[in-house]
Amino acid sequence: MTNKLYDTSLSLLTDLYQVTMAYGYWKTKTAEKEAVFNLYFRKNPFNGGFTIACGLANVIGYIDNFGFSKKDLRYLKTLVGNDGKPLFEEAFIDYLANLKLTCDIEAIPEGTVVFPNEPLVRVRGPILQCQLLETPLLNLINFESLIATKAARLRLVVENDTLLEFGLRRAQGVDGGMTASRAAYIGGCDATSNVLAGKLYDIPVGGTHAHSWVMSFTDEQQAFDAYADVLPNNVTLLVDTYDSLQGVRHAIETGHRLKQRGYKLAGIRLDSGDLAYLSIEARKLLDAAGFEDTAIVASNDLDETIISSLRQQGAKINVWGVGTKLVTAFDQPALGGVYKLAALRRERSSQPDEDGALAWEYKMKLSEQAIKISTPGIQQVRRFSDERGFIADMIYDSERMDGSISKAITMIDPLDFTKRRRFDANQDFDDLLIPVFRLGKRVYEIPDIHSVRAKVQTQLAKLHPGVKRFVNPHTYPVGLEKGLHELKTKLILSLREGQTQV
Ligand SMILES: Nc1ncnc2c1ncn2[C@@H]1O[C@H](COP(=O)(O)OP(=O)(O)OP(=O)(O)O)[C@@H](O)[C@H]1O
Ligand SMILES: O=P(O)(O)OC[C@H]1O[C@H](OP(=O)(O)OP(=O)(O)O)[C@H](O)[C@@H]1O
Ligand SMILES: O=C(O)c1cccnc1
Repeated sequence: MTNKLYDTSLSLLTDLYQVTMAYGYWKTKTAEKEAVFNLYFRKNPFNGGFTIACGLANVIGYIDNFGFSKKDLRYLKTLVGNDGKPLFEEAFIDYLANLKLTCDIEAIPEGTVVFPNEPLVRVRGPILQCQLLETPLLNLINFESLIATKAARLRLVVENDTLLEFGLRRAQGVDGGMTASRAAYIGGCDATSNVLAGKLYDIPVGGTHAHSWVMSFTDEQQAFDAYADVLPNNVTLLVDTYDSLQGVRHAIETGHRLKQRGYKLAGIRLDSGDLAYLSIEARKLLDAAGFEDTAIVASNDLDETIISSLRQQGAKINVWGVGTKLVTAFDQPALGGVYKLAALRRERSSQPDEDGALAWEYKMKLSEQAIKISTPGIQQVRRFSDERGFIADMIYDSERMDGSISKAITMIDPLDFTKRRRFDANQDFDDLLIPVFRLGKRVYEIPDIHSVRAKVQTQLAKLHPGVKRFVNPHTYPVGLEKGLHELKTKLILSLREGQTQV
């Protein structure tokens, strides 16, 4: 299912500098020059050891609907430069009016566990088009991957308990709420309180009731009984409006009445105070009254650290409602994904270079910080695994390495060239990037959201526990294929010597 919020063209959802550069490419007659860009991030969020790729369905929705409308073009015509004259000439506006995307796009499917420096999306096509896609692709992938990762971390701590996403009211605007609900479900939540997300994305919806319901009656018992009368098949009662344990006793009273009518008290919710103590005491009261199956829901500024602590304290909570800290990715509000030019097709007249790279001029960005030096190439990620799970990922240039499984391959740690690993020809592997668009035509069917969610769990099960630990996680090995490493080193040296290409 695509994201129906984007069933309209959002082609102006880009930074102005992408449009001014597009104009520059058009004006200098380089618009059609074939380029390759890679989208990747440099550091796992939340000081964690992994990231969940998410947002591709929305990228597809965006690209499927790409195209400048008459209104978009009219707006672009109104933009002026410092001298008050139009920024763009009419002929460029006409060019945009007829612009159809013809890019090839490969991507790592949603729900895949990914690591720093791996291309999540690779765009190849006319440089003008690649450029226009930079900002929307980053916007769509960064946030959803961040939230899916947060939800996956929460799922790791709650284990088999129920995890509910309650964030809409505290989310960063409408879209922040909608895409967060989607990504949170993919990452491991069981349901959302967000009804529109339920409808648009086929996510289960659920929830309890608010304090206002209790406050609107003269006493709590009356409020609980009335709620049970109205929705006898959906009774989870919020017990902390006045006194939580007294509230549990009132809920039990209501539960007895429900039982007589053939219904059950599904749960109680605690939303303040010491959730460990209160849940343990509430459990005792419920069990003693014969409500062993009644769930204890907890909410109140929860995150993975507090949940982990509560579980260690022996809290008797089996449903966790998490809002603000999930949908706003409270402790790290952005994933720093970037989109970098990695290759340009050579002019036909160029001579092949000594590496035999006939077609491409490799590009990279230098930086004083090693982590910020981009990797050139038409990148693919090869994930090696065995029966116990994932072993290591190797980034390679799909045009240079023939991709054959008949050869042993050497992988080099990009931060320590002396660290090498050799994989022999019969090592199991998967190449993670798969074709999504070919010459602008979609060649990929978006999987249903439930299978993407299930995939996250099967992926995490293949990851070593050390990589999943929250405190000082083990770094999962991601290296460069030897040839790509050598190419990168050579390019760095030549750039440092003042040349511009290999
Ligand atoms: N046993 C516990 N261990 C660790 N953290 C807890 C525990 N119980 C509750 N918390 C967390 O402590 C934080 C603050 O709770 P605190 O008691 O200060 O506020 P509150 O109970 O909501 O108070 P108020 O009634 O003013 O809303 C919340 O994030 C809550 O999830
Ligand atoms: O704490 P969060 O993780 O963000 O989870 C969502 C919170 O939103 C609600 O509070 P609110 O005070 O808005 O309304 P209420 O009357 O239903 O408690 C709910 O009770 C949770 O505490
Ligand atoms: O259903 C709930 O309990 C709920 C929904 C939204 C926010 N907080 C709680």
